[in-house]
Amino acid sequence: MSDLSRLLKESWSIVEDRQDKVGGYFYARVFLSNPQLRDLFPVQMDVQRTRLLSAIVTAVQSIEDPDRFNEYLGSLGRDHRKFQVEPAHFDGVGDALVEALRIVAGDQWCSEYDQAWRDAYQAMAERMMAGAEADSGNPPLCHAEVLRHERRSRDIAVFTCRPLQPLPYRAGQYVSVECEYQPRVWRTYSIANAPSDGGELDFHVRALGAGWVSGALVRRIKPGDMIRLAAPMGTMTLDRKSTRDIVCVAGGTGLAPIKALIQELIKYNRTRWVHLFFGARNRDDLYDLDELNRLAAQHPWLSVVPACSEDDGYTGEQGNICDVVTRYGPWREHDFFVSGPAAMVKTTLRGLTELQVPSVRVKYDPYTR
Ligand SMILES: NC(=O)C1=CN([C@@H]2O[C@H](COP(=O)(O)OP(=O)(O)OC[C@H]3O[C@@H](n4cnc5c(N)ncnc54)[C@H](O)[C@@H]3O)[C@@H](O)[C@H]2O)C=CC1
Repeated sequence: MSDLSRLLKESWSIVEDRQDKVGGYFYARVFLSNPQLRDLFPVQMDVQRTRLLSAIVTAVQSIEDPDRFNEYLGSLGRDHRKFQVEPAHFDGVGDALVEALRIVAGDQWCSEYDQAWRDAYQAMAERMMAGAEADSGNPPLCHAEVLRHERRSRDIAVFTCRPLQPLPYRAGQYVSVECEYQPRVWRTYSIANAPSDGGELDFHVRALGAGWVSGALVRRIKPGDMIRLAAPMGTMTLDRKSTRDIVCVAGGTGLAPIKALIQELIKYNRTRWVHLFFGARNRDDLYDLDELNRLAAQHPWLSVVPACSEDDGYTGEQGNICDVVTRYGPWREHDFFVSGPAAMVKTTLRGLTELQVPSVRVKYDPYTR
């Protein structure tokens, strides 16, 4: 581990338990020096704070893997164009971050940590600005009209929209979404279909407790409404050069990007077996199973194994989807795509390590919806 990475991890561990405080100080300081930025952010900042901190943690964890680091921060820079962020805004933000960390860490902070975070922030800001610059030929966000909206269960909806201008993306990527019912509150969702000539985009959304955007996308939006989408992000895409068979592991609406990958494979795949494991709590939450079974009937290379983790009456596979995948192994020669709740992704990655699947063959995205 490099010195920089060690110092970042060591200092982060001091404030980790109080990271909401770091987020609070950080934004207070940023808005004090740049009051005009306040209008771009939602009134309620709690989720935004969590997302900032997740982004910092992801960046710090990937700092020793230049490809991942560059790709992640480049995407974040493209995505932040929706906030009309200018290069000048980056200047004071680094100071605000270091100050927030220093205040929360108190006596345990030292000048070495200060320098490490300044260096890391500089690298992060450069990658974000480069990502934004490379995307400057595209509009920072696009408007899209909702065409269809279908409630698939009490909490889950599948809807389709059409952007007013083309939105180039790759199957497996995700975008930030804002709707008129929750202005300035952006949440990321995966595009659930492969790019198509008509440019339509599908989304799968589950409304969860206080998830305002998800709630509005499930219960309020209707055909004719407009939503806004920012630049596509994410690396969970297909490697066309690989000839290995594929295992897809989807938990709940984490199925969305996997469905897009399968649709992409339908365009060209003749030789790779694709095993899809789709886990949900109960039968109602297997919200796309009919469509998946239809695809499997049409394409002999595709198999679908559904499983329920909290439905004793279900006659198919029982248990967390990670355990079901393990039961069907070994999978040493396969490429993996994993998507779903963070805890499910983590457990699946651990299970695959135990099955000796090399980590380079496992794709997943840091997901902070
Ligand atoms: N909507 C979208 O576009 C996307 C959503 N996601 C994420 O997918 C998740 C979907 O949530 P829900 O549909 O509510 O899923 P859920 O909470 O109902 O879980 C679905 C399945 O995942 C597994 N699972 C859940 N928690 C687990 C744990 N602690 N350990 C092991 N396995 C576990 C189980 O098999 C469970 O049946 C959200 O966290 C969302 O952030 C990920 C990618 C795209």
